[in-house]
Amino acid sequence: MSEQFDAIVVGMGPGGETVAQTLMDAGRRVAVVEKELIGGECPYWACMPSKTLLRPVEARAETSRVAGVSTPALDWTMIRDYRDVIVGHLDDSSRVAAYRNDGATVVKGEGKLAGPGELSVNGDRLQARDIILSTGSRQAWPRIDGLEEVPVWTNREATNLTDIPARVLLIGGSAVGIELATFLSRMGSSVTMLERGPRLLMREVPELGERALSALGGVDVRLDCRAQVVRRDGTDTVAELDDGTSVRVDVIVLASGRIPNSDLDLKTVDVSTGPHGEVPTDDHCRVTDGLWAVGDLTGVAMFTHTAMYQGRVVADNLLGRPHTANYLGIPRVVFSEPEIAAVGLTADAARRQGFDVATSQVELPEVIHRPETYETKPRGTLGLVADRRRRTLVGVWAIAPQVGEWIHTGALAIRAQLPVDILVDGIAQFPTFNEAYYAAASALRL
Ligand SMILES: Cc1cc2nc3c(=O)[nH]c(=O)nc-3n(C[C@H](O)[C@H](O)[C@H](O)COP(=O)(O)OP(=O)(O)OC[C@H]3O[C@@H](n4cnc5c(N)ncnc54)[C@H](O)[C@@H]3O)c2cc1C
Ligand SMILES: NC(=O)c1ccc[n+]([C@@H]2O[C@H](COP(=O)([O-])OP(=O)(O)OC[C@H]3O[C@@H](n4cnc5c(N)ncnc54)[C@H](O)[C@@H]3O)[C@@H](O)[C@H]2O)c1
Repeated sequence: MSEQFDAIVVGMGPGGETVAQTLMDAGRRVAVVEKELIGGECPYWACMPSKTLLRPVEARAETSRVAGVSTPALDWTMIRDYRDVIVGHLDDSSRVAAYRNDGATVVKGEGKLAGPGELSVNGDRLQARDIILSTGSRQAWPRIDGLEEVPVWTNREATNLTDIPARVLLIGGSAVGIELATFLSRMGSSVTMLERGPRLLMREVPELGERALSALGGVDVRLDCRAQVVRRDGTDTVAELDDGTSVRVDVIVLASGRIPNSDLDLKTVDVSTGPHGEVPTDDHCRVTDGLWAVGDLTGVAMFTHTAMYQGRVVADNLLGRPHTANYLGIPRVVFSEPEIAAVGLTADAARRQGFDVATSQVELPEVIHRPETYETKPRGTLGLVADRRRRTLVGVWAIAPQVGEWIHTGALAIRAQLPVDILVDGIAQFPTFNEAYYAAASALRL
């Protein structure tokens, strides 16, 4: 069989779905190729189940900090049942039917490039003027002796767990690790977390790593530490660590980063992957003539919002609306308790890029009133990084309740290259967390 389409979308996560939907809405003849579930990692095994699982423990923690509210109980069966609803019971049949109903050709199978404008799937050839690669990423497995012989969960098993394990060894101290540690520890697991770097959240400002560590009270966090050997001992798993100690757990959970799914026979179109396995793209998300890539596969910033943004960029370019990707101001939120968020550059990265850097840091209970009206033990920190010469923000970081929402003021300021003077002259609703931008911007003393 050889069929001709306007576009073939390979991989139907958030990035692929955005391109496919927009092209179909514009009347293009689209084939979508997906080897597992239409929707990708995010709705079934990543963002959606993880945030659904975190919300009950967050709500419970919040009540313990509010005057006059009794702390509610957590009911794992009900939490699990709701998670199962959110992940659609891992069944994409209604999504498949909706795409077919909207006119797409849906092919379930693993796609590989077979030359310019050609994709091979299930032994068939599909042809199109444009092919969009959106095959996402998968868990990176650390090199640890014995890891194949013990029970190991990736994000998939961890977000779709049916029982709360009593003892967990989490490997990796970044977004996935911190979110899973928050959930598991507050559901009663005894959690040990290993981070090979000297702090948590290695890509963020050191202050965030330190505060994230305090927020994870109750989790045994080992920094500068790796597992060397793991082995089975009866029904236990024993991990020998390079700090000379060992831990005995029920399961090892990987949170050690992700690698792009770029095993796509790219050589048939003369394309090589980058140093981390990513597919290189230009600023229109084009790989080469008639070939495009979006999402985790591109290695730009492994978030659903980035994948969907790149999907919009590609769809626009294919529909004759030239669109250059602009990656300024992509927010990075860790849904811990309290939330952690950052956008733009750290102070060190800004200096390396040649900015004349000014920084400020404010403790929210000292500068605004929302923290004390929000909870009895008010907390939160906001930090800014500015370019003194242009008088604009280049970075924002914070740890505080609801910062996943109010980080967007900083994200917009960075993206729009808004003068800091406008933040200093701003009028935010009283009493909200957003008011902190006024204090932190003033403290920059530009
Ligand atoms: C635990 C966890 C929590 C997360 N939480 C968040 C969050 O809260 N917010 C956020 O923004 N991001 C979050 N992320 C990141 C987010 O999940 C990804 O950035 C996002 O899913 C990337 O979308 P994508 O379209 O690039 O690819 P994916 O969602 O990975 O989808 C790719 C699809 O391509 C398919 N595929 C792969 N190879 C082929 C092939 N050869 N042929 C056909 N199909 C193929 C796959 O089966 C998959 O369905 C989280 C990640 C993890 C692991
Ligand atoms: N809320 C969100 O938006 C959200 C949530 C989860 C994940 N994500 C995205 O998914 C991607 C993957 O996240 P992640 O946290 O898995 O990866 P990551 O790459 O951000 O961090 C992996 C961490 O594991 C550590 N590590 C690696 N191997 C190790 C080893 N052998 N021993 C000890 N430590 C080790 C690394 O030093 C690093 O700190 C990220 O890009 C992240 O942004 C986003």
